[in-house]
Amino acid sequence: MSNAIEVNHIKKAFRKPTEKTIKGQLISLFKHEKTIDKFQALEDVSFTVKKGEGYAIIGKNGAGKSTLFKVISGVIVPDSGQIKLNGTLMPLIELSAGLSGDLSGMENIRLNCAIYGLKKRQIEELLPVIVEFAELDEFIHTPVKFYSSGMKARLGFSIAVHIETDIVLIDEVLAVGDRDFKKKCNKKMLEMKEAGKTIVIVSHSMGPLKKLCDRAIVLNRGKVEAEGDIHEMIDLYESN
Ligand SMILES: Nc1ncnc2c1ncn2[C@@H]1O[C@H](COP(=O)(O)OP(=O)(O)OP(=O)(O)O)[C@@H](O)[C@H]1O
Repeated sequence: MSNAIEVNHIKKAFRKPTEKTIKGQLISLFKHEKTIDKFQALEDVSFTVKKGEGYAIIGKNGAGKSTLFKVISGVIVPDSGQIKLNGTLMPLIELSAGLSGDLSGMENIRLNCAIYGLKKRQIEELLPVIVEFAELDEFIHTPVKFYSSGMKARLGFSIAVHIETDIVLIDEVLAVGDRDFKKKCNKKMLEMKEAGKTIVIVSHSMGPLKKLCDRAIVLNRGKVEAEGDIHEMIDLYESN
């Protein structure tokens, strides 16, 4: 089986103020003390995801999971290391990413389909399917800036899973959905995997990960603590 994603020695540091308060920062500035620290969010992260695999990124809050997704999808540039992608990629990494607040749900669907290169006829075919899955009823004509986070997740997820790409990255967006919608999304992701798509997912809910994923990495403070079978990785994570 060939690789869908190769992550090679990725490092990413962020700059952080040494003092939390503005007063503290000003005092440090006057004392000629260091006001900015480097914070290593990803420290030499490497792993590969095979084509058609379900792959989970597991880790505590602040471990670097979202940063890693942003690097894979090209939203942020790493300080060093490389990402190799074999296929088209759909990132669903932030609720509002890819959605324009002033446009309605319907207009956002059209816009995203066009950005992904779908032809007018394909868009017309897909539009009712995406609208139905999102279950936003009459709110599909409301500007997205008035949507709740759950409504944005419905729209974003529905667009992401219906536009055909080889690889889908899903970052915890389902956390804000209600129980029925989460169930429906988990079912849809299993169908996508059965259809041969590669799915990489960040989630704090271990139940769905066990069903969907074959393998996982556990990230701990920006480092890969372990990589392997999904059940073993969940056991390791839960025992810490
Ligand atoms: N743009 C940024 N500037 C500065 N620090 C950042 C930035 N983005 C992320 N960080 C820091 O990098 C670390 C990793 O953040 P990240 O969002 O990747 O963690 P996470 O594992 O996704 O956490 P969670 O489970 O809470 O979503 C955190 O300490 C965070 O504060």
